[in-house]
Amino acid sequence: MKPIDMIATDINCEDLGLSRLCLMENAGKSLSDEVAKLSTFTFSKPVKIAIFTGSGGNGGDGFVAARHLLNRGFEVDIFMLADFNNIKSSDAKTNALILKNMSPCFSRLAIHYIEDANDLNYTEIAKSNSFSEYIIIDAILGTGIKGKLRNKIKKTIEIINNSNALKIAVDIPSGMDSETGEIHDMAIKPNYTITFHKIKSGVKKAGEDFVGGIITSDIGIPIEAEIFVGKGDLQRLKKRDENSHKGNNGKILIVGGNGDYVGAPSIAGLSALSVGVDLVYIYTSRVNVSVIKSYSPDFIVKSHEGEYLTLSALDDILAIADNVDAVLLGPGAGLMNETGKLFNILVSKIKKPIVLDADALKSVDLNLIKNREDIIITPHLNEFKSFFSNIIEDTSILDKNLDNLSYMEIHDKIAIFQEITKNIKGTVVLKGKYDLIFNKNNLRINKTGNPGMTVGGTGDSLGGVALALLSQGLNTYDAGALATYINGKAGDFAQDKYGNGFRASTLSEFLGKIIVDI
Ligand SMILES: NC(=O)C1=CN([C@@H]2O[C@H](COP(=O)(O)OP(=O)(O)OC[C@H]3O[C@@H](n4cnc5c(N)ncnc54)[C@H](O)[C@@H]3O)[C@@H](O)[C@H]2O)[C@@H](O)CC1
Ligand SMILES: [K+]
Repeated sequence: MKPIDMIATDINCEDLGLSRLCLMENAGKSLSDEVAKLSTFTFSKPVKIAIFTGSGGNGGDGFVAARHLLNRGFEVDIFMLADFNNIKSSDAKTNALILKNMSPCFSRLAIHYIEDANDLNYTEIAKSNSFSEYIIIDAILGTGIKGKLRNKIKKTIEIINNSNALKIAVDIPSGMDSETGEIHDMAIKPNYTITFHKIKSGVKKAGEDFVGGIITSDIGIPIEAEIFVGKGDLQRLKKRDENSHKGNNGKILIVGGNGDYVGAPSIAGLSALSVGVDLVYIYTSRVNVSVIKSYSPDFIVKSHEGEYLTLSALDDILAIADNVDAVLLGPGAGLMNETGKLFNILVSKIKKPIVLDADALKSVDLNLIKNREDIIITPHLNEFKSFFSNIIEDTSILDKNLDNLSYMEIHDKIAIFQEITKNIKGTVVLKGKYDLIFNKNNLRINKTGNPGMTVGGTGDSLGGVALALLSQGLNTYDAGALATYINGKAGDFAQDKYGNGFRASTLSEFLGKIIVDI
């Protein structure tokens, strides 16, 4: 797993009611089981254990493991590189305080706070001859490592690496980039790395010389925590850079609207704005301009003569598309065949990420988009069937909703969807009671939202949110999954406030709040 996927999954467990404290307990327990096994294989007599802890969850695993190793009769020394007040992870702090509360201490536990790494030189650990009786557990840094190592950690890593104790890294060797496996400064060179749930991409890429033997321990995370989109996925959003200026946080173009449907592009635009994009261009037909402008002074509305979009708009649209980060085609565009021709040319010529929604889905030829990775299509079930009509034989099982299916039938149904969508490289967001987000052989399911969202326009809002996330740098899979979660959550807040009578245009009221709550 990529670390960001693990971080999101950890947090999404809470949506299932599985606390991260419980995960940490499982991680620390399995860590102590593996250490005990390794100690019996490696040493003839009971050894001492030195656990080096950092300020995050990785350290937390070390505190939990200490407790379990004590119960196995080991003598445990904990070397805290961050003291109690500097522990940032609340779960880690809970477990550090448990050890602190075990005083007067009857267990064979000693806790040392390492103010300065040179303090280590005065501990037994640093004397060259005493290493052989030690196992050193590296619980300093895990998936949360960012930027350059601080000096104290670097010095500690050096001392640990120079020892010939049996060295065990928790989750990831500290100092190693958890995604790429690169070592920017220096890293622990362990004999073993004990990782949780699934091996992290960095550990896998680094190779045995840098991570030693790999042991993967289960910590009770159900597969549904990986599949269901949840608040943990908000961690995928780019943090807004303080000194960013106008345009850095996304410029988008929405092409849609016609004489009858003016609301759709506006709802998409309002939702995109409330997810935080900087500039919203809306290209529509001339009759709509004043109405769309009336929805929001933030919209930059461009248009051409006529009641609906025609090929005469092509050059203008391409010119604007060159200046934005992502384009949404379709909301409220209508089904005139000249509009359809325009969309087919636009998907062929626009080289920016595209969200294809609503009426554009009904007119664009699948073959024109199937090789684009940078495209999200957002059909509901009927649009899905017609878009893939020449691939789908039997559509009956597609109609059954997941609630009434056994897990075997769910796998069969998902397999059919994936059989169909493996024909395109982009991401499919299949809207429904449970939104299904497909990308090649990956699958996410979004459970937020409610029946109140059948009101017209919620799909336009979803398109605008997905467009905004694309413009802010998310890939189509993450943007598609996160957009369904955020849009559905906004619908849940709207239902709380307005009951089932809420309108799609009110979703934008709630979207910003969800983003800022990260
Ligand atoms: N409760 C949970 O969420 C669980 C987390 N797990 C453990 O927790 C780890 C993730 O925890 P966190 O996200 O808190 O992060 P980490 O514990 O990996 O480290 C982040 C901490 O180190 C500090 N830090 C980051 N980069 C640094 C640098 N370059 N120099 C010095 N200090 C630096 C940060 O201030 C932060 O407090 C996983 O690797 C795993 O070991 C597992 O126990 C599974 C359950
Ligand atoms: K570590």
